[in-house]
Amino acid sequence: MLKSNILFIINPISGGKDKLRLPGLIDAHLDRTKFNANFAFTEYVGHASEIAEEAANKNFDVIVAVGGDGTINEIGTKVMQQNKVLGILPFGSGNGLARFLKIPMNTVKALKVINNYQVKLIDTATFNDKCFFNMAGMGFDAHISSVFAGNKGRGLSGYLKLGLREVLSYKPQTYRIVIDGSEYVRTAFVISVANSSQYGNNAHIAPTASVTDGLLDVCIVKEFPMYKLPVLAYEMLNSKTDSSKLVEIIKGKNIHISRIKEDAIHIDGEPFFMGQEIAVSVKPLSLNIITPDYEV
Ligand SMILES: Nc1ncnc2c1ncn2[C@@H]1O[C@H](COP(=O)(O)OP(=O)(O)OP(=O)(O)O)[C@@H](O)[C@H]1O
Repeated sequence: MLKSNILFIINPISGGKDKLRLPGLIDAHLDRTKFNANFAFTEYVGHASEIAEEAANKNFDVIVAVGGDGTINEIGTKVMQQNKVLGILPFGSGNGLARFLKIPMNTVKALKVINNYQVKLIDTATFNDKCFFNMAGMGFDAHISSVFAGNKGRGLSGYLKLGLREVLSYKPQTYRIVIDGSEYVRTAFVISVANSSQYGNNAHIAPTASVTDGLLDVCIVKEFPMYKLPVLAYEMLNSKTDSSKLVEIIKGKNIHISRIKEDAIHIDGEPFFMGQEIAVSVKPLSLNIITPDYEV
């Protein structure tokens, strides 16, 4: 059998975990009868994307994102453009897409999934000119990721501390949302457009989302009094937001969101700044990705 050339692109800062000894661990567990392995460490924001583009142009068949959803985004965009195969070794703070796909959080077990090499096509989406794979949106979560980006400490506890501080001062905004031709005007705390069901850490904002249905779930988190925050957290952690009084979910293919001002957005948890008008579209079954055997 012809061996595949596989490149592991490792984000050294994602999830706040040390990864210096990771190439050795991968070497010990990767099936050498199937793969020739190479490794690269990213040195700055956007570097994973550059490395992935170069590798896809050369003779790499499989490129593995070693990091979280931001790393997957940079690499997945290039892998998709060049019609190669994406693998994931989850090493992020939240690991939304990896958890949704049921890729094990344990590295040795996740390597077994790569060795098993079941490739599946999943939907991706665009948010104006940017691709996303897991979740993109605006409102409080975008605000939080833009503030978090300026913070030194990563990891879940840093996120939670910052979130609690910011939640008290954040003011919901009014949006005009058109979903496949139907108009909705809503004052929202958050608008999330979901490909998978969760942000990460099993916080499910869109419990019935599928990455193979050709649809996105527009999740509108309504304005609510802060004492109801634990209710929302409970509903997310127990996949109950589809019957929540705090969240409205509308599925669609083409979404247009107009807002009152230019503002922060997030793409797979990474902050950007965009104008008032945002167009979101699904690209059905557009990315080859290695998943476990079982259905997702
Ligand atoms: N060497 C580096 N120094 C600083 N930033 C980097 C470096 N390499 C990659 N990055 C950036 O790190 C960001 C965060 O990566 P990623 O999303 O994978 O981790 P995370 O935020 O900890 O996890 P998750 O998205 O699952 O919560 C990405 O935007 C990526 O561009």
